Amino acid sequence: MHSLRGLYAITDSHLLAGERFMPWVDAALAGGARLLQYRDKSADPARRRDEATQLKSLCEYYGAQLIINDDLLLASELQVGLHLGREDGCLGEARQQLGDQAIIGATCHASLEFASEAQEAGASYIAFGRFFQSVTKPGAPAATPCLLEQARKQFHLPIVAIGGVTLHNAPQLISSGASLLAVVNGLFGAPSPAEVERRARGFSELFQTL
Ligand SMILES: Cc1ncc(COP(=O)(O)OP(=O)(O)O)c(N)n1
Ligand SMILES: Cc1ncsc1CCOP(=O)(O)O
Ligand SMILES: [Mg+2]
Repeated sequence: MHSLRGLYAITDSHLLAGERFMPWVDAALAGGARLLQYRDKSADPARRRDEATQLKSLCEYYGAQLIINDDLLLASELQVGLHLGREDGCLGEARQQLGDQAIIGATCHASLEFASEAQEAGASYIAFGRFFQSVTKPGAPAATPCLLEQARKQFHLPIVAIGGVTLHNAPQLISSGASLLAVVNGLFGAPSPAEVERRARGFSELFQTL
C-alpha cells in the first residue's frame, strides 16, 4: 500500500503553461512530492491525455502517485488515482471501476458529514479546505485547523489540507492533523525549477520533523 503522507503537488495550467510544465513538475517530484494531481480544466481531451501520460512516467520514475482531477475516464484509461469533488460523479462507482488499490480522494470542504459519506463510499483520503486565502480557488469554502483536529479524532483515513498552503503556514496544518498538504501556488508559483525544488524539499522535511 502507498504511504499517504507528505507533499501533494497539484498542477495548474496557468502557472505551468508551455515550456514550464515538465521542468516545474520534475522539480516538485525531485524535492519529494509523494502525490501529484493533474488538474486541468480545459476542454482538450487529446492534450490532457498526452500531458497526463507524461506525468505518469515522471511519477513512476520518482516513485510518486499520479492522481487525475475530476476525470474518471482518464484515470481509468491510465490506471492511476482520481480526485472527485462534490459535483464530479459518484465515488462508489469510481471505486468499482478503478478497483481496490486505486487512490481515490474526496473533497469535503469543511464538513465532517461529507467526510463520513466519503469514507462510506470507499475514499482513500478526505480533503478539507481551503484553509487560507487561495489565488487558485478564491471561492472555495473556508475551513479551520480546529476542523482538522476533529477529523483526526474521528477518521482513520489520511487527511489532506488544501487552500493557500505555504511553507510558512504548513507546520500549523501538520500539527493539527494533516497527513498530506495539497499545494498549487505555494509550490508552482515559484520563479524557477530550483526554487520549486527548494520549496518541495521544505514541505517534505516538515513531515519528518513534526
Ligand atoms: C486534494 C484536493 N482537494 C480538493 C480539491 C478540490 O476539488 P473540487 O472541489 O472538485 O474542485 P476542483 O479542483 O475540481 O476545482 C482538489 N482538486 N484536490
Ligand atoms: C482546488 C482547491 N480546492 C480548494 S482550495 C483549492 C486551490 C488550492 O490552490 P492553492 O494552493 O494555490 O491555494
Ligand atoms: Mg473537481
